[in-house]
Amino acid sequence: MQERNVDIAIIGAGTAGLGAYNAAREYTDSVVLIEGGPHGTTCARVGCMPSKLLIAAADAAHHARHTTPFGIRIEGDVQIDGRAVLERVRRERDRFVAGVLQSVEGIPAGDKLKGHARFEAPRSLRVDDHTRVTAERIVIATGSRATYPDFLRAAGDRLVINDDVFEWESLPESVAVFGPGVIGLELAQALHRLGVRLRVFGVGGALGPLSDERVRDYADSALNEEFYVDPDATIEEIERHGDSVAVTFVERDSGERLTEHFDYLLAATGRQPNVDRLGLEHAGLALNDRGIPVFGHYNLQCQNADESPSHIFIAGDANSELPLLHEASDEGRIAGENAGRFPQIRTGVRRAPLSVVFSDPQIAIVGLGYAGLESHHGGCGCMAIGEASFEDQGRARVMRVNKGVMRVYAQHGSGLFLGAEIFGPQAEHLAHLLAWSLQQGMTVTQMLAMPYYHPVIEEGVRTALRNLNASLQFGSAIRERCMEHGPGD
Ligand SMILES: Cc1cc2nc3c(=O)[nH]c(=O)nc-3n(C[C@H](O)[C@H](O)[C@H](O)COP(=O)(O)OP(=O)(O)OC[C@H]3O[C@@H](n4cnc5c(N)ncnc54)[C@H](O)[C@@H]3O)c2cc1C
Ligand SMILES: NC(=O)c1ccc[n+]([C@@H]2O[C@H](COP(=O)([O-])OP(=O)(O)OC[C@H]3O[C@@H](n4cnc5c(N)ncnc54)[C@H](O)[C@@H]3O)[C@@H](O)[C@H]2O)c1
Repeated sequence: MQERNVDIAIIGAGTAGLGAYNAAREYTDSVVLIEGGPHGTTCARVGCMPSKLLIAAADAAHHARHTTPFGIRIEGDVQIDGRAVLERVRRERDRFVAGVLQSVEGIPAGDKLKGHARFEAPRSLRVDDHTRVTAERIVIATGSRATYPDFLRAAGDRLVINDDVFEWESLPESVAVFGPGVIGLELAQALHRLGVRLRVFGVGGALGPLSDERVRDYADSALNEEFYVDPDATIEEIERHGDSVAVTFVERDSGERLTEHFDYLLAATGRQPNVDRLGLEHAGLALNDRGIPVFGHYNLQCQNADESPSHIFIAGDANSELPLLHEASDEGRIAGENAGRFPQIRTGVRRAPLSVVFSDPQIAIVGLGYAGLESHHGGCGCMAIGEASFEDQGRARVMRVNKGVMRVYAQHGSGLFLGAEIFGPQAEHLAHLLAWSLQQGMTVTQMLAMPYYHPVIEEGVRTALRNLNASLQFGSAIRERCMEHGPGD
């Protein structure tokens, strides 16, 4: 067993770990970055990037199939070459991974260690069976992995998770998707558009990250116009059968009991932080009821079991708070800096909450979302709500993407903008404008004083904000839409 003594050990070389390494290196040369799996990050290898590449191919197929309403006819059927689609996904994915690998290669060899780390004591890590690392400070940046309920195991070797999809040689004929969350919706819609027969089964009514019932219900019916999603499915049996998996379920609208065969069962039922195999019982930390270290949102510092501040920090998906790429990157940097400065801890800058689902129409949440805001501002009647539909929105109609609804929230009295839930066209861009306004602490009146070009989808945001201003009782409701602004604003 080799012995290493360092100032800072970082466990996990994903987005958060690499950020932590770069930040910690500003303070000391004595840093080791420990990686147990393949380098390249979850985002580039099996997450954000390959999923967006698959969605891009699916959107191309979708657009090619929907040209006729514009007076443009493509003769014959749109042909999908599944092998070519997946080859491009992997080729482009590999480019993104190569970019990360290049940065990892730039790290001095002595600063990198291969193997799985486990705590033996609060300052001691065992890396596989080859090295013991003693570190003054430690950053946990171990990410997360797909998790699924045991009953899905009945699908045997036909059970797959998101990582497996990008390794398929060609597209299967059919897939049963369990979990209409973020990953499930993105992958299901992409596979559907690429010609894969599928059904999506959920539990308890949840759909993506939506918590505003009005937006959720709209999204539910709009998505169901395209493919089958039952957010509250009744599943009676799952059985491995020949080369397929048989799912027996009660069909949503007909109430019929059906048994259907699928090539694969894709489990997209959530992710769990990789903290369960870290030997945290030896780290001296306070753990919450999910076994995750208790930590500070602003400084990423963990708490010892006796409630004193620890020398251990936790960043990225590992802390399970905001499992998104930009948050992992911010948290890694903050944790690395604080590990470097320890014990002089600083508060890191945290951004306005923002998340986007790359479905079509897209889903976006700005701020805490309806449920989060309700718990802060609800009971006292302190929150006003505005709404706009995209169905008659000018630019959305021009482009035939006029599906969706957005709800915006503000604080009564102050008129401060609090957030939004969107299911609509170009929600990724609308959500950025709104998140930036939220972070600037803008009021609805100030947001309405900003320029809005014509004809753009952002005019839909203005409609929602005007509606919100009226419910704040700060402004008049819209009387004659097209007369006050441009046509279809
Ligand atoms: C399909 C999918 C699509 C996604 N799409 C988006 C998106 O569009 N936008 C977005 O913002 N986010 C998206 N995400 C989420 C995003 O990918 C994650 O939030 C982000 O990658 C987390 O980074 P991380 O550094 O915390 O973890 P990771 O990048 O997973 O890094 C953790 C590292 O720790 C290593 N490790 C674990 N345990 C140990 C140990 N004991 N010892 C040593 N090493 C260890 C792992 O091997 C891994 O390399 C997506 C995720 C998935 C799965
Ligand atoms: N576009 C993006 O930014 C993006 C994309 C993918 C993932 N991510 C990140 O990854 C995280 C994890 O995504 P995810 O989709 O794995 O989790 P999720 O929590 O978003 O979705 C899991 C879904 O599975 C459902 N579910 C749970 N048990 C089930 C069961 N037994 N049967 C059927 N459905 C069941 C849940 O109700 C939920 O709808 C996200 O929260 C997000 O932070 C982000």
